Amino acid sequence: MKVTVVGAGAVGASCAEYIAMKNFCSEVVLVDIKEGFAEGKAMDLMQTASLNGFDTKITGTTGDYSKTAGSHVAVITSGIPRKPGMTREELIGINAGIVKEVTQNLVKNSPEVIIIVVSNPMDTMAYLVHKTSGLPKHKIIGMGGALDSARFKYRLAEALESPISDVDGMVIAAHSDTGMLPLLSKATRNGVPVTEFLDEEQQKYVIEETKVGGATLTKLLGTSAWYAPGAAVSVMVQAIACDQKKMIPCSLMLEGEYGQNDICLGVPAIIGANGVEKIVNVTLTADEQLKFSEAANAVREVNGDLKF
Ligand SMILES: NC(=O)C1=CN([C@@H]2O[C@H](COP(=O)(O)OP(=O)(O)OC[C@H]3O[C@@H](n4cnc5c(N)ncnc54)[C@H](O)[C@@H]3O)[C@@H](O)[C@H]2O)C=CC1
Ligand SMILES: O=C([O-])CC(=O)C(=O)O
Repeated sequence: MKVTVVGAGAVGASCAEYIAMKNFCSEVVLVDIKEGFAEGKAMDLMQTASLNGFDTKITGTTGDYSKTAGSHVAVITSGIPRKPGMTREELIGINAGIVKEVTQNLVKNSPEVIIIVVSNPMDTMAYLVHKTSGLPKHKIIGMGGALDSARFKYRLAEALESPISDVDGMVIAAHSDTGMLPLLSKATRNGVPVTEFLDEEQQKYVIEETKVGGATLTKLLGTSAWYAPGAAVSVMVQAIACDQKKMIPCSLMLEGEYGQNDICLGVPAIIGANGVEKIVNVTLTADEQLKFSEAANAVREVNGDLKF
C-alpha cells in the first residue's frame, strides 16, 4: 500500500510519522513545494525507523508527482494554517488554488486514488475536490470529525475525571468554530449516558471547549495543531489500508442524507478498502437536526466563494 502526503509541514509530517510507526503501509511519499523540504523531512523520519521499529519506506519530493504514481491513498495537507484570531474560513483565498492544483496532479498520476482532504476550510476544500477531481464520491473524504471527536472525548474525560478510554462520543456537522456538533446525547461512559454524570454547566463547558478546540490550540501554539490531526488522518488511512470497516465521522458529499444535498459535511460513515463504504444515518434530536442545518447553511455560504 502506497500513500502520498502532500504538504510536508506540521500536519503532513506528523501524519507520515504516525502512519509509518503503525507499520501498515509499505511506502509513504511526502510532497512539498518548498525546495528540499519534503526530502529532508523524509530523511529525518527514515532515521527514526531503527529507533521506532518500523519498515515503512518514506521518501520525499519537491513537486515531482511522477513519484506519487500508483498511490492508493493521498492526503492533502498543503496550504496555509491559521494564526491566532483567524477563522479557518479566512484561509479559502490561498488554499483553494493550492488544493485544486494538487488534486489535479494527484489524479493524473494515480487515477484510482482515494483522497483524504485536510487543508482548511476543510468542508469547502472537500467540496472543491469533488467538483474538480472527477473521482467518484466514495473516494473523497474530508478529515475533521475524527479529530473533533478525539477532542470531545478529551474534554468529556476531563469533566468526568475519568480515563479517556472510558468515554465514547462523536462530533458531526461542520469542521468550524461555530458549526461543530458534539453529540452529547449519544456520548457514553462505559455505555452509560454521560448526561447521567454531568450537570448542565459541565455539559455546556464540554460542548463549547470541543467546538473551539482548534482555536484554543492555535492561540497557545501561534499556529494550528498537528499531533492530533496527524493521528486522526493515520486512523483513517489505516481503516482504508486494512479494510477495517471502521465507523468514523468524515466530511462527505451528501445526496439527501441528513436532509442535505450538494454539500460536504461531517457525518458518521463506514470506512474500508473502497473509501466510504456507507454513510450511517443516526437519529438526531430536533435541536441537533436544527444545528446540523444551520451548520450546512454556513458551509454553503463559504462554498459560494469558490471559483471552479
Ligand atoms: N482538517 C483538519 O482537521 C485540520 C486541518 N489543518 C489544515 O492543514 C493545513 C496544513 O497545516 P500545517 O501543516 O500546520 O501547515 P504548514 O505550513 O506547517 O504546512 C503546509 C505545507 O504545505 C506546503 N505547500 C504549500 N503549497 C503547496 C503546494 N502547492 N504543493 C505542495 N505543498 C505545498 C508548504 O510548503 C508547507 O510545507 C492548513 O490549511 C491547516 O489549516 C490543520 C490541522 C487540522
Ligand atoms: O484549528 C485549525 O485551524 C486547524 C484545525 O482545523 C484543527 O486543529 O482543528
